[in-house]
Amino acid sequence: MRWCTRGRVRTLCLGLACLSVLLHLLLVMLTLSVYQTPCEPHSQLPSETIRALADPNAAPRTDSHREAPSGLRQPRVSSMDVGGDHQVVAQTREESSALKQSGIVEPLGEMARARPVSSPQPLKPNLTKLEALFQHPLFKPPGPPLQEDDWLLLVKPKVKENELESPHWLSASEEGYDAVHLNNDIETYPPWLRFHLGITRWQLYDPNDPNLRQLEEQLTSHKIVSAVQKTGGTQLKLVMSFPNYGQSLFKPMKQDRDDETNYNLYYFSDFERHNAEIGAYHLDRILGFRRVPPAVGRLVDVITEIKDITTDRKLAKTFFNSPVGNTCFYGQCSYYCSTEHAVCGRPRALEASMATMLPDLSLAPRRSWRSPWRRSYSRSKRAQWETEKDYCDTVKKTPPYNQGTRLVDVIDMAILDFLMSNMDRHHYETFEKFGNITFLIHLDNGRAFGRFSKDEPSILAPLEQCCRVRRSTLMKLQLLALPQYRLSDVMRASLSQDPLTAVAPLLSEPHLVALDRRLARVLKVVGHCQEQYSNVIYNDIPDYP
Ligand SMILES: Nc1ncnc2c1ncn2[C@@H]1O[C@H](COP(=O)(O)OP(=O)(O)OP(=O)(O)O)[C@@H](O)[C@H]1O
Ligand SMILES: [Mn+2]
Repeated sequence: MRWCTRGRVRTLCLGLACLSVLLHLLLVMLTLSVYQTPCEPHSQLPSETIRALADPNAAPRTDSHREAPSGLRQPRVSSMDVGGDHQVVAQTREESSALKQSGIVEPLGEMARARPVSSPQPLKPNLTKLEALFQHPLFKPPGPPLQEDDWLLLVKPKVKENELESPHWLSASEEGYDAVHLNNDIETYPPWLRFHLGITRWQLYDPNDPNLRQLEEQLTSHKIVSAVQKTGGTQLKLVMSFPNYGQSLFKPMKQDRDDETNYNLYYFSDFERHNAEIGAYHLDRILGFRRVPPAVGRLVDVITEIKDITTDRKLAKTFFNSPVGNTCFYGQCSYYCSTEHAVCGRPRALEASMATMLPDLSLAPRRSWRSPWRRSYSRSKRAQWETEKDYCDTVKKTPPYNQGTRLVDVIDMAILDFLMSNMDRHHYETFEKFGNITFLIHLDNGRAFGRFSKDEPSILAPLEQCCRVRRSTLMKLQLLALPQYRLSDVMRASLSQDPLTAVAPLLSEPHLVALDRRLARVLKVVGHCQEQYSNVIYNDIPDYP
């Protein structure tokens, strides 16, 4: 009996020993696999988790999903990133040393250091959020696959050798301008031309196209060879030209980042702000619309880059030195072009926005459409939409809002404008070539981001009155309301890539906070609509789960 008990104990001990060896083996394997896992920034959740959080119906990750363009997966390395990635690296080091001091993340720091020098540095958490956002399937290019007539401009398919050398293709170099030699290789074209050639029926640009970075880089650093006033419009703007014949629309800084627009100022006399043009470009891109021309910040030397080179006499005449020795000018226009409202360098460096010019109207004519929800632009009259009950029903019956996506496009525009508090959307434009089946171009965003302490609910009137919204827009907004992609975080990250961030953040924190608050409000309005009506969602992505 005792022998029998002893035997059982021995078997038990042997079993336990085997189990222990097995457990150790398992532990070793697990440890090895952990060390083999590539070093992910610790703030990044597994994409499946993010996707599941963002969309409970999201399909499991497939290989095609993994095929996202490399530009999105890798930190960018363009020289434009002086204010971007260089800063990212510095901040990552600061962050890691701070965390190391706290004793939390030594292993991560060690692993990051152990990686080969050429491997990408971990991204700043918010940049990671931005990259993750752009990798989301909802951010695929809009519209069906492209046909030939979906491109705004087409390159002559084949140019004969003798034509290539003909004067038709050569531009004699004017003073300050490069000689242009165009051949069949689009890759060699200047970035502004490639941007023009990339415009389609559905969007102004492909956010993954490396040309976009080059375009931004040139806008911010290329030599300015010409600066003249842009006629039309109420406030001072200049058209600036570069040696490669690229052009940009220049708007100067008019308001400090923390200033709020005076409450008693009518929207039509509000200042145009350089940071609003830049902010609008980033916000529009974050919403996946791609309907605002790329705009970047630049410190312009008002003497060498405007006064000395301008051929615009009317502009040149308005330059003066302020009492503290700053160089100022005011130009000619119907609002704020006077000594009292001059824009001044410090002493000659002036912050400005540089927006890419769209193709010339002679090449790609555009149509300007008056917004049905346009404000009255009169101090005494109210607009129809403010007084008429069932105004949207009238709009819905009126071409082009009675067909296709035009109504939901205007509602998208209202959402963009509400988020950035732009009350001045009197018109929008389309490319004539595409008729009514195309996206809406949102030019002139200079009166956005004027106020952060107050929201302007009337901007949302199209959504509130029509109770209709694109499904893709709603889903992107829901995504941006999640902590993983928080709108203010991705905006901060996106704007941090602009070179003017080195001077000061383009949007102050209260503006970013306002974005989150306004986003919540848009979602609430959609929720109210859904409580009342069944056909709120316009399903523009029927194939999306
Ligand atoms: N990026 C651009 N490329 C080409 N044309 C542009 C671009 N941005 C604006 N424009 C054109 O320039 C004109 C003036 O610019 P903007 O829209 O900023 O001012 P506006 O609305 O006409 O005037 P204001 O805001 O002063 O009343 C517009 O008619 C618009 O069509
Ligand atoms: Mn305007």
